[in-house]
Amino acid sequence: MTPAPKSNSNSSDNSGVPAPLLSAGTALPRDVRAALRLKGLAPAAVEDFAAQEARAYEQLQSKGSDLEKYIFLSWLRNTNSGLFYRIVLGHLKEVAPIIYTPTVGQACQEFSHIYPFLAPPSAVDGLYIPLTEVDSIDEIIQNYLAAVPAGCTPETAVITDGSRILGLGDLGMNGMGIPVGKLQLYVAAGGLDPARCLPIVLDFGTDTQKYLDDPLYLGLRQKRPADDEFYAAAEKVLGGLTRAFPDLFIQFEDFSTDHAFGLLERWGDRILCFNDDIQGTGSVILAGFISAIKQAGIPARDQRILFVGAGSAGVGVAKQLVDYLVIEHGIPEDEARAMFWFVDSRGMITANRGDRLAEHKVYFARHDNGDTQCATLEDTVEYVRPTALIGMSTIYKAFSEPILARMDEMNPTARPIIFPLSNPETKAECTFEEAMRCTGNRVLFASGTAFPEYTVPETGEVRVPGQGNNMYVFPPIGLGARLARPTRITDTLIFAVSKALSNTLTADETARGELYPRIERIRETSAQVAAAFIHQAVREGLARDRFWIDLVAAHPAPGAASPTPDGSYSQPVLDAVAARMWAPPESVRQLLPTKL
Ligand SMILES: NC(=O)C1=CN([C@@H]2O[C@H](COP(=O)(O)OP(=O)(O)OC[C@H]3O[C@@H](n4cnc5c(N)ncnc54)[C@H](OP(=O)(O)O)[C@@H]3O)[C@@H](O)[C@H]2O)C=CC1
Ligand SMILES: CC(=O)C(=O)O
Ligand SMILES: [Mg+2]
Repeated sequence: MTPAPKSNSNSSDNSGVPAPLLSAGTALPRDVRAALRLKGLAPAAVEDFAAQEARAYEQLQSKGSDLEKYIFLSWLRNTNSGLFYRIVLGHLKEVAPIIYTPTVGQACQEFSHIYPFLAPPSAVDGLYIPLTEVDSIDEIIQNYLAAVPAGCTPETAVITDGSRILGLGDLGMNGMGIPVGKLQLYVAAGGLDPARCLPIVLDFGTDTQKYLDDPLYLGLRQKRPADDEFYAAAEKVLGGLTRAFPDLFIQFEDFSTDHAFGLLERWGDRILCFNDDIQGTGSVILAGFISAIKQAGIPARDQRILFVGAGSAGVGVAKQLVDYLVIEHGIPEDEARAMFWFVDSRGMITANRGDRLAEHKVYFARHDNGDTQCATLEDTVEYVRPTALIGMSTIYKAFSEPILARMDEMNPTARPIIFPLSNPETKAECTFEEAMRCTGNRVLFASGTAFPEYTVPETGEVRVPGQGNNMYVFPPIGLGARLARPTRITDTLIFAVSKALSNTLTADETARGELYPRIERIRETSAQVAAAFIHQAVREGLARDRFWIDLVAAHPAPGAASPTPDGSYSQPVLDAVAARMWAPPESVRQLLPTKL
């Protein structure tokens, strides 16, 4: 569970072996072993990295379950980060569902049981900040810096308090698996230096009795604090982090919806931060939606969009879609908003439903329903007759086969858009296979967790489901933020990211009706999206890094004159971004210092 050893540092660990060489393992040449007094301490063979990779991959495949694979990969990352990232990058499609959703969800649920017997300072996997210790935040940060190799100043942090981990609920400190997993994608997809990535869990207790009763639970054994105490403690932690690392880019992740909105409201304009579940998800789903409406067969303004789930993710996505309809399609905001309906745990959200709506739901509450209230999703589908059904409800199979079939019947001339976006797979509203079968294969589909491809029985055609997951946008947002150093993340920056991502589809992917680029290309698309982000940051006067300001001025994007962000970038900016992306060393020679 610990992150990569700090392989880019030049300092030594306690053994006297230079830190970069800790990643070399059996590839260390004989003369180097002799110089480091390692002779006889490893098998005689001197391998190249390809042989190491083949062995690691064989060991990975021999594991009997996905959780065992997760544990193996965590161990590999702790012991040899270069090899770990070569495996991840070489087998991304296979490994992403292990280190990320869905397996990371199971790993979080089991976190206290699979936690390795490692202790600092030999393994430092980020910051565990108990509520009881927030006054010691400066000391905690200094302890971290003292424990990791010199020069490993964090540049990117992912912070959770474990209160809403995927769709699995309040997992307390066990949620640490999410920041760790997200940062692995920052490295693999976004080319960030693993030595400068900092996972953080705010261990503020848990309201889940199962964990409080679990004798092996490793977090603080107390219930969560009231709002006042939560925000005061978060303020202390964020204050300490920004004092120590003024340029730190902070991603808020998997906070309960009220705190997700609350933290963004309090901190969004004060520090360089963003909320992945609100803004990242909004951005990635907008990108898929842009592709989907091009293929749906009806004009954008005729879409009737039904959201199932009105939490941070659902509302974040819908607001992003409203912005898009206003900006790109010239639809007045009130009319754009009227294209959306929401269902939550009490049914269709209306202004006269009789309950007090949470603040974040008010904007989308319907006022045009008269006396009609729909208690169930089935009733709401009949009432709304949606063209698009978006699931962010955490309710497994909420899109039952009858509902999917109704989507097909109600849209005989348009292709229905069906996005079951809840994670992990055990919370997904439907599968790709169900959506294909129930709509005569006409569905325009994206899911939060990857589903298998589907072979159309009648034709043998293989259809690839889209993965509408914020993994396509947070790595390039983080990369762009690290390079251009904008003062803050604006809605228009997020909008440019959506446009840029939707532009990355190849002609072949588009022709096949796909809504997202293939995951195997995520590093390439991350560079493209980061380049567009940088252009937009400069355009908005937010960028602070002189190099990028000058480069963009010298090489404007093709769409620089367009009145709204179009997600374009120039080739020199893309080349400069790609050149700065971290990659694991390809040969041990790259690791060897000139003098030992
Ligand atoms: N694909 C992606 O990239 C992402 C996916 N997600 C996923 O989205 C899901 C939701 O996240 P988030 O919004 O933060 O979580 P929340 O818990 O804040 O929201 C869940 C929403 O679902 C509603 N709900 C619960 N039960 C039902 C039901 N039976 N019928 C209809 N609605 C119901 C809740 O209603 P009420 O408000 O009444 O409680 C609430 O509005 C998670 O599974 C998460 O993994 C999140 C971020 C990114
Ligand atoms: C993907 C993600 O961020 C979530 O499900 O919460
Ligand atoms: Mg999340």
